[in-house]
Amino acid sequence: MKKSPLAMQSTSQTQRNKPLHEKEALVKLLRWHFGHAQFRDKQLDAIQAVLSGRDCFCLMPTGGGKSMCYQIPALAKPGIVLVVSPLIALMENQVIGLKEKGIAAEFLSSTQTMQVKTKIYEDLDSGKPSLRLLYVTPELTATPGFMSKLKKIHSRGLLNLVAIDEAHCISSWGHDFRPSYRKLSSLRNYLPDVPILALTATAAPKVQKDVMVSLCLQNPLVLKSSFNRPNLFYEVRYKDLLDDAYADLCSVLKANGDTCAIVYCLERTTCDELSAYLSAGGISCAAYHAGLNDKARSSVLDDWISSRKQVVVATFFVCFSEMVYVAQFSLILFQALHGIDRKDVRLVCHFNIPKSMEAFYQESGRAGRDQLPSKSLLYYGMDDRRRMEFILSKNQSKNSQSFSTRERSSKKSISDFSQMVDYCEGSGCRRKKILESFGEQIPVSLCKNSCDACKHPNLLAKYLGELTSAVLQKNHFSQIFISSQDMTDGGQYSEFWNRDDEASGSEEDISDCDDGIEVVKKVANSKLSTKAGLNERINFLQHAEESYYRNKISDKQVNKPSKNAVSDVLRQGSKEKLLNALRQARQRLRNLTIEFEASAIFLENECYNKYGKSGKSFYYSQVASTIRWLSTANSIELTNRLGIDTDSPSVNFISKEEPPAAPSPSLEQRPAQITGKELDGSCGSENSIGAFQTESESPSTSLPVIPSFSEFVNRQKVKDNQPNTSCKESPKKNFDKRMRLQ
Ligand SMILES: Nc1ncnc2c1ncn2[C@@H]1O[C@H](COP(=O)(O)OP(=O)(O)OP(=O)(O)O)[C@@H](O)[C@H]1O
Ligand SMILES: [Mg+2]
Repeated sequence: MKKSPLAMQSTSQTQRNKPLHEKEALVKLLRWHFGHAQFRDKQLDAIQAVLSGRDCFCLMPTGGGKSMCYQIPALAKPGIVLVVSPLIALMENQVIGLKEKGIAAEFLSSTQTMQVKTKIYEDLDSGKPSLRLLYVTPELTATPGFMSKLKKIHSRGLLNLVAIDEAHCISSWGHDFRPSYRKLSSLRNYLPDVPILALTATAAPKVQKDVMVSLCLQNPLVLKSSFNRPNLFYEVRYKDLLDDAYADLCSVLKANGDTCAIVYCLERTTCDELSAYLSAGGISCAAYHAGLNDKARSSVLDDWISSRKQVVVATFFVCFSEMVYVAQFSLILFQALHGIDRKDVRLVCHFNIPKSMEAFYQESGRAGRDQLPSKSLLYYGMDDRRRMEFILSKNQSKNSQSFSTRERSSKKSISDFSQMVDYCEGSGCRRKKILESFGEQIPVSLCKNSCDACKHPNLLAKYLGELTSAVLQKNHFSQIFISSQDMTDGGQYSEFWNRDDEASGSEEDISDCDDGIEVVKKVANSKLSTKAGLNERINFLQHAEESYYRNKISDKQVNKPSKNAVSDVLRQGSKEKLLNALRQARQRLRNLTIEFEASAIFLENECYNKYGKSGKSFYYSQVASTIRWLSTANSIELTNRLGIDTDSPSVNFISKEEPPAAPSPSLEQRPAQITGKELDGSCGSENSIGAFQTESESPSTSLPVIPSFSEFVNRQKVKDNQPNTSCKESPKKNFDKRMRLQ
């Protein structure tokens, strides 16, 4: 509903006696149109500066109310304010909000229909535009056609202000550099006497200077507020110390009731998995990323903004050249939740470590925009750290051959990331670390125990100690592929336990409820610590499997149709997922020379052979674990896994289903396939492990039967109770062999 124009008129009358930008008149506008009692912080200074025709650089924290600095000027004078914004979703969100308040605002973008655009242009050409605020993209601003329209409006004295939102995007030193923002440098030439207002929440000193120089601001009023967000509590949790980070996040969300949250992940697959997991746990949740079509995406955003969904699991932005790595994400989608004004976000969770403190600040700043107590929670994992380091170094080497500016910024990105690592791995006040990274020196007392480091320093010290030992242990075990006889509490990389979370977070793949889910969920949510004894875990899983079979048998007895069979369609889908995961692994592991299709088939067979009979719940769980394992495995682990089980029926499957016309080079280069004897537990000669042989040379021996889970565990127990006398059973020998394969 449009608001009565009375407020504007009365203000205009006041203007006759008082200057237009007098505080009292501006506060009236604020109250009338927005219902806020007072200006916050530096808002009034910024508004008064631009109304008096002065350029202004305004640095305010996320959620600080920067928009008001151009919205009030738009209401204080006839004419229009042009707002340059990097995101269509953000423009749309603001325009809808303004229209609801009766303020004439529009945006121009490729998503608008021709009819809407024509209407806007007609209004602008009318000589008496009704529009107050016009939001545009930086790309449009720079086009000659639009610039000539602007000049026309300006020549009529109707262009009051150009506001550049998220102004740090203009600087290649900033974390969100947008090349199209560079084109805004010409604004000053074309519109010399129109004041420019640059707004940002995340500019380091170097970026601030760059923004002001690039936009050719003249004698700007520089306003800087503290970056401190006193209403946010900062916490880091350590994935390597948690049984299951998915379950942990689920319980955090549940503990806070039906809380509004954003969860940021590095990759789409994690978004999907996590979102499915949380939904299965009863949380109102949706994934939001570039893999969704336009309709699905805007429906998720609508649902979230209008509180129909409480949690959105979104991808976060890494950097331009990673677009290929993270599967053609577009910038707009990466940043889609930036600046979107849902005020009651109580939790922002980074499920993977972000690339820089600036990005972290920007994203965590989505929480508590209503100034109420809210939380930033970051799940830190060593694998995530390595992955991000890999991405950033990849970016560096790529860019160094192309653009020198990018090269500069990508080199910087590595050192920026180290601040994030320090934030997670250091023991000092988190708030202090954030603020210091923006050049703000503060006493620790400012934190008022509103970060985990200040609130529970002893606990944090304990965690960090445990993290160090866990990392040392993990590195050790990932170097050495432990044979099944060598299984110990920490031996999570052994043949059966090569997924460190057999019992974790696979619910994404078992969301179509069936009897097995309960069992898997019990396992997933069990309180068994990763540090609990392996035998305890085996017993637990065995018990789960037995009860699963008991239920299955009783189902059969009452002639219930099996809802749980693994169909060919499901298997095909799994193969494709595994193939994708292998392709992603190839991007990470450059020296990987395997045949991808065949390897995907191989891995799927492995999953099917182990759990196909147990039903789709167990089977899916195994596929999901394998996919997750592929995202962290190194080349040797991967080759070992593919090689070790080569004598399983899957080899026949590969050769039957996909007979290679001629051995491909990659297959010829493939490491030796280990013979059936070795798979069977008999070690064979050491030479046979080191030897190389092509697929066509694979022996067509009769293959061993893959044991069921129970059989495997029982056999394991028997072996554990027997002295190792033969070479066949010698853990030492297997261990040595693995070492040689490294
Ligand atoms: N003076 C004020 N009094 C109370 N609330 C205000 C005031 N000014 C702005 N707000 C509210 O603060 C919230 C955040 O405002 P805004 O979206 O402008 O923040 P921002 O600084 O642009 O943040 P970001 O950097 O995240 O884009 C909005 O809900 C807005 O209505
Ligand atoms: Mg904003």
